[in-house]
Amino acid sequence: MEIITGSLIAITVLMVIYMWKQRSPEAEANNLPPGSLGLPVIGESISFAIKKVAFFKERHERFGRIFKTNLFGKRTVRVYGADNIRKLVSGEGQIVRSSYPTSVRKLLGDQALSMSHGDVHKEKKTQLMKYLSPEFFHNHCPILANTIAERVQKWQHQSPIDIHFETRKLFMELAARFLINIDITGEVIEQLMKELEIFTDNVFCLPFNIPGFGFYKATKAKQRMREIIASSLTESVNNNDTDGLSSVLQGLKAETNDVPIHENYALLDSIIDLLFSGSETVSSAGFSLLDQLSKHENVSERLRQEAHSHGLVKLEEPVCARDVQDMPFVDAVVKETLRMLPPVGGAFREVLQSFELEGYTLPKGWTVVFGIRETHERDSTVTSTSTFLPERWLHDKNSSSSSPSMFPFGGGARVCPGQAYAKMILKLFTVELSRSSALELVQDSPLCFWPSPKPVNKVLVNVTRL
Ligand code: HEM
Repeated sequence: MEIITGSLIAITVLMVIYMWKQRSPEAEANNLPPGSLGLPVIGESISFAIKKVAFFKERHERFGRIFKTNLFGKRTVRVYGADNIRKLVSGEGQIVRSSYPTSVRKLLGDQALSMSHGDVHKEKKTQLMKYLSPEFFHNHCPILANTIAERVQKWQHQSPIDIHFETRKLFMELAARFLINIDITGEVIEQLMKELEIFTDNVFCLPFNIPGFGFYKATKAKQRMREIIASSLTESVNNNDTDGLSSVLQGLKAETNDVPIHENYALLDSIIDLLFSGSETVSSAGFSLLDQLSKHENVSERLRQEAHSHGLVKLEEPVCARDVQDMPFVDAVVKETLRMLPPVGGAFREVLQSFELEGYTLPKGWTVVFGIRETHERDSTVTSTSTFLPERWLHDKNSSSSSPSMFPFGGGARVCPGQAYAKMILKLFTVELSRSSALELVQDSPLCFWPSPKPVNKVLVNVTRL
């Protein structure tokens, strides 16, 4: 009885504190965007957990381009629109700064590039971009192209293939091999994929480490990923393959050399961070690409013609970086895929000083999330936004992802450092697939969009050698 009374008092005190906080001068400003802050503490998180992307859709339909809510314990404004995104990404460090929900910060850890700020952020980003230099592509492109070509050949013998599973496996292997420089394949990569999917699906949640809650599931998945990666690294060391890790991770390893690999959480978590940002995103785009090509034979045929016109006829002759840089239709197909099905649907910022957006006040301390998906869907300068139409980009002078209303890789100081790698891999994949194979959709599925586009059920595609 005493415990129940004590708990009730504690809950009441928490609710009073919360309501008092909600009455802070900023929150009382009567110029807040429309919408509801929901229940004390949990806000509208339960409704969001059930509805996911439909939660945003409903509110944007009701309130327009901007609304307020309370998610993951933070008072939040969600907004879309190219002009609004430009204002937010260019205001990094002045009016806003990158800031993810507590669950993401705790799960990815402070060492993650996206969680860091100031000089540490600059230093980490420079290192990653230096690693993914033109030289990296020059040196690795033939092996990347070869790995993709071999996998496509394998699919030709296994058809029909489950394209979500297979593209995740391929792009995870490529990330492990080229971003981290450890050779993880076969069953181990499948275990890692399974854990990374649990981690990714639950990383945005209320940070309650209680069995059954998303945070608990993601924490457990992270522990298992650490074990899998540590075992693979130990194996490399035992096989005298010690110069293993990519240069982005070498420095960190040297700094922490005296810590046994299984306990070197700084190193293991940096690897998980690279896999999280560099594999789940590219995998989602790779799945969407294959899915769209299997539904648009005319697009595959046009891609084939472009490959042939570049002399890429004999399948045994690998595609190189120079080839794919000069293929406007390949460019257009990748761009259209990232427009229609952006792997990252939105990005989080903390308001550093109150400012106005869409005529409303965004108070200091609140979170603002800009919707990339909604911007591509609703605010685009393009027409027929729900139709896959790569041709629309053929006369576009902008680079293969940027356009005034396209933000698949974000922008400003927080722009994605992996975009050159992602575009290169996706272009190689597009060329290899279209020049060697005919694709036939055998079984389709509706898509879900949280956290990245993926099918609800299996999508099966026949991949036949031409
Ligand atoms: C199609 C693939 C990809 C897409 C669509 C994508 C998208 C994005 C977006 C939208 C952001 C900005 C988030 C923000 O503004 O807060 C971002 C940041 C980031 N991405 Fe990517 N990304 C992709 C691939 C990659 C790859 C391959 C890597 C690793 C090599 C990577 C590493 C990162 C990192 C570390 C950040 C944080 C940057 C910072 O905070 O300064 N991404 N990505």
